[in-house]
Amino acid sequence: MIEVNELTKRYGSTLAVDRLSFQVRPGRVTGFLGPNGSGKSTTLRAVVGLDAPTSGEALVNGRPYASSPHPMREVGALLDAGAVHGGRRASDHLRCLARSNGIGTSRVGAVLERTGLAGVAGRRIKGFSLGMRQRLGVAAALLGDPGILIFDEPVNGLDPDGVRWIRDLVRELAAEGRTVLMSSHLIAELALTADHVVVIGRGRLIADEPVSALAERFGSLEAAYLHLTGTEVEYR
Ligand SMILES: Nc1ncnc2c1ncn2[C@@H]1O[C@H](COP(=O)(O)OP(=O)(O)OP(=O)(O)O)[C@@H](O)[C@H]1O
Repeated sequence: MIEVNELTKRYGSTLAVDRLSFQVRPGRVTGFLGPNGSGKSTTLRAVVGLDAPTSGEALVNGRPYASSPHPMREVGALLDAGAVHGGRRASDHLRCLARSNGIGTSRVGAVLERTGLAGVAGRRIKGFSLGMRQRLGVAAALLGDPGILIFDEPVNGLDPDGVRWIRDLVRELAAEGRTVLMSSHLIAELALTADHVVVIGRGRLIADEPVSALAERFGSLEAAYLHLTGTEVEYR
């Protein structure tokens, strides 16, 4: 479970996240929505300890990510699939990550299989397409077999096959009882993938509801999103 309690993050004069509170429960896919600049990535970075909150807290399984003895076994995150060393082979990249995180290297084969990369495991990452890089990022997130998964814009730029693959994967991960939090601007895709959504605007909570309830009230998730965030778009 992920708990965000009164989380506030300031960058100088920019209030990126403003006393935001919500919980993400296991066994379902939770979509994380909001206009550009509304604070989604900042919130996700706070959850995985990459950004220190100005005030409030973000907890995974009841404690800050950074204080977990085996963080990759608790939380797997895909935040920026481009951030890998291109000169390495995919299998070496994963082996290295496993070793430095106290994870048995037997997991490397398992995650390569699950992400469909087994056949290209010996290739250098710099030759990977965007879709392959995305799969490699997912493989890294799954390495520690974590109960919590966080995907920031995982379908961005993917072809229809890749989008479908992510959809099936996150649904499977939730069906296995894991906690899955996924941000996306592709509302139609989230309507197919998510059970529940958290919507934020200008760093504040706007909605925290089942997709079915929002769709029933507004006609569709897209209509709900546009209605709820209509007055929240403003570049700061
Ligand atoms: N490192 C940083 N330094 C200064 N300002 C930042 C930093 N990171 C984010 N911000 C600002 O904080 C606000 C929230 O940004 P954030 O990236 O969290 O939004 P987002 O909802 O993820 O946006 P998008 O959908 O465009 O990715 C924006 O105004 C952004 O410019």
